[in-house]
Amino acid sequence: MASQPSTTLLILGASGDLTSRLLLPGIATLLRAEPDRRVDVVGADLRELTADDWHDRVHTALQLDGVVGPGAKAVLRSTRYVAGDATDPASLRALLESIDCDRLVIYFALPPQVTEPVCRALEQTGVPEGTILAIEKPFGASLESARELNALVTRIVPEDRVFRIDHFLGLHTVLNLLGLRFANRLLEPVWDRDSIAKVEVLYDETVTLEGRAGYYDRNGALRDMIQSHLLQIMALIAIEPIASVAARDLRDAVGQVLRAARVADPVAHSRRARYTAGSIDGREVPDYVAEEGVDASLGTETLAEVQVEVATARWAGVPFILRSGKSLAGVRKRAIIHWRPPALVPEGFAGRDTPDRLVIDFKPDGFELHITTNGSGDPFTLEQTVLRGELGGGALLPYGEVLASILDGDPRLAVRGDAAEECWRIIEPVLEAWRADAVPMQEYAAGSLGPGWDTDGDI
Ligand SMILES: O=P(O)(O)OC[C@H]1O[C@@H](O)[C@H](O)[C@@H](O)[C@@H]1O
Repeated sequence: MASQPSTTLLILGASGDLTSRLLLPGIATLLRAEPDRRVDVVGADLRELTADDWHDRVHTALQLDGVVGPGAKAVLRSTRYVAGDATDPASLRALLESIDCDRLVIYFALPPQVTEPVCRALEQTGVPEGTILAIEKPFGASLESARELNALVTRIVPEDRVFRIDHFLGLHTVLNLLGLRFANRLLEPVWDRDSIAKVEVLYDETVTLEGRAGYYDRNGALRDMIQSHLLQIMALIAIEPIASVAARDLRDAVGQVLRAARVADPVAHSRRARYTAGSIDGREVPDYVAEEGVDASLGTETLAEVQVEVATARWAGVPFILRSGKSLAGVRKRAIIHWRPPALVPEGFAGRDTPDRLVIDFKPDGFELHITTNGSGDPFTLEQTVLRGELGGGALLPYGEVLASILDGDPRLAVRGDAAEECWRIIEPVLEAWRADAVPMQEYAAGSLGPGWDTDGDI
């Protein structure tokens, strides 16, 4: 029997937080769901780690529910750690030459500013045929730098082997946006400007800076969340019907939406804000600018909101509101589709006639359909009824899902180069308006709902 091709996952930045917090647990869920999958893991970073330190880290992460399955045991037997500088071609060449496998995946779990120097080193060393590059967000720091980075990475490997990571594309409910819409007769016919008044994509977090000033303070909520994640979700909501969910069809459709998207009035249609001291669930939170490592002069926002238009026949005139903030009162990670009111509610009905809406929760996975029904008392008094459903979460963590597609060489869950550039193109006018101080920096107390939230309390 032919043996499986051997795959090595080389993690650059292996001693960092992303590797222990997200990548290794992602691999753990993958190996639990697919115990026969074989992958060798090589960790590399500048820092000197002993073989035992590395082994302990991997072991801790792979020990799901206290159990280490056969795939995980194989990883533990073969894994090794190499200290070295991946921006130095000589050191990188030695590292690459020490790996013998059929397929190599090089995962950039690195600070964004190191991505380009490592790519330059890889351009010099060359990579084995078939190598996949998996690159963490943010991809570039502007439209121009994203273009340059795209040109650079595609000199190393072809586009279909560049996996720009967006772990949101591994969230089950994000993928369910497609199933819900395209596999039900009920929704697709009312998924356009004639029926939909507004779409919101919200990602409210209670987490604060969590010691990530080095990265976050240079990026802020607009780049960290809207440019990197929420525009992708918006595109999946807005895509035209697709013939298949194969990588090419899906990514073509996403690209089409992003190309048509823009923030028409960056001043009137954007908001930025920063949290001040407050408390969340009894936990005291300091002012953002008093957090360790924050440079107040950078003027970084911890909450961003933009209104995007998608200039297609399907969506013209429908606002897509994207909003995300840290240190807020509660977790709300959801998309909300607001339908228009019916053309006419028959005379004689009384009561609440709030338009219908579909709330799709990304975490935990679920949905709510808010529809108007005859009331429980007087049958001619209308009220809102909420139909709730749980959506099957996957066996894999989002990083497990994304890693599975990388290891299988299927770029469906990765961001294509043109889409990465479009996301920068969409937000650049907003960044420019903010740099010119045309949009005031608002403040909100940690633990509050955040500025401008005119909720009636029920979404
Ligand atoms: O909800 P999740 O999966 O933790 O994703 C949110 C996180 O996504 C990351 O990409 C951002 O850098 C973080 O700032 C954010 O907190």
